[in-house]
Amino acid sequence: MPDSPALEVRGLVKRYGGRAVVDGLDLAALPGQVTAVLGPNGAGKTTTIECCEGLRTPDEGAVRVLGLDPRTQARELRPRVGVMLQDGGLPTSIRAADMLAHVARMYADPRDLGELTERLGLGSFARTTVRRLSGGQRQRLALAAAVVGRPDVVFLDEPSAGMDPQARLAVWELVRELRAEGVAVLLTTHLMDEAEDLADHVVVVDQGRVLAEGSVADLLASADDRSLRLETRAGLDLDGLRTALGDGFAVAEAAPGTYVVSGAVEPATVAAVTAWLAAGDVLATRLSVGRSTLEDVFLDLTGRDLR
Ligand SMILES: Nc1ncnc2c1ncn2[C@@H]1O[C@H](COP(=O)(O)OP(=O)(O)OP(=O)(O)O)[C@@H](O)[C@H]1O
Repeated sequence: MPDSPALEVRGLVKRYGGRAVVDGLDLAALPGQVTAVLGPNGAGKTTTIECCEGLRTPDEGAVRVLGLDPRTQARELRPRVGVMLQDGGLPTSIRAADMLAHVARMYADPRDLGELTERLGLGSFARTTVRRLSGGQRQRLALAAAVVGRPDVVFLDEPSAGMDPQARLAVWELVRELRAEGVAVLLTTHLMDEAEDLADHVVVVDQGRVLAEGSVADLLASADDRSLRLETRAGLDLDGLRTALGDGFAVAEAAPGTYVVSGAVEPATVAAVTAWLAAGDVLATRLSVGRSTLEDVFLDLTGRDLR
């Protein structure tokens, strides 16, 4: 059954000190798809992933990975699951290349180490001990270790955090290849462009619950707002524009000389803006109407307050 989920989480609850940090969360990841879990700091993403990896015990709910319970059937699952932890979780006193070779030996049919080393650029630090690797190098090694055994399911907790743009592109390419090979990839990220580029399915969580999910297109379609961007001279008095547009629109000078009108922008909105400009003898050097981005949708769902 190619379309049965490789990962299924139902009603997951995890409490610390009586507080539910995961609070009735449902999640599914299909083979051959990238599922991205997005959420603010402390939303419960890592806790959820670690429950799926068998590293934490749920207080309530069920987790099945490839139909198995990650806590009680860990031995059967281990060869089929790849895990990249947020803090690396690598042994630190061993050289990078030795570590990868050691992990590869635990699997029946490991990937070609030379090829993996080449594509993730591990060669330049192969002989460096893990302790001395930079943050991004350590991430690359952790990713290599997660995929070297040709797993059916891969958990990647913020895989490209701390990576330079070149390494990030290499990671994205590898993730796409895993998907094409039929692997179920579950990743968390704070990078909206990473989710937009890679994810077949996006799950937005906050306070341990799912707020919204769907394809990127679904999530963008659910955001009916658009925004109008306008460039002209700085420091315009916007009160008249606010009055002309009425309720339902926000108007702000986002940067000196760049103004953003957000709300349900219609042709009449554009006409009202240009009429207001003409009345004030103000020439716009650029005017554009754009759809909401995934970041807009994310901020609308989770709010703008720091966690
Ligand atoms: N072992 C623990 N004991 C107590 N509280 C914990 C423990 N582990 C996690 N928490 C709390 O649970 C909440 C969720 O943490 P989690 O690491 O799952 O968030 P996250 O969504 O992965 O955040 P981030 O984006 O910052 O990585 C946080 O408030 C965290 O402080």
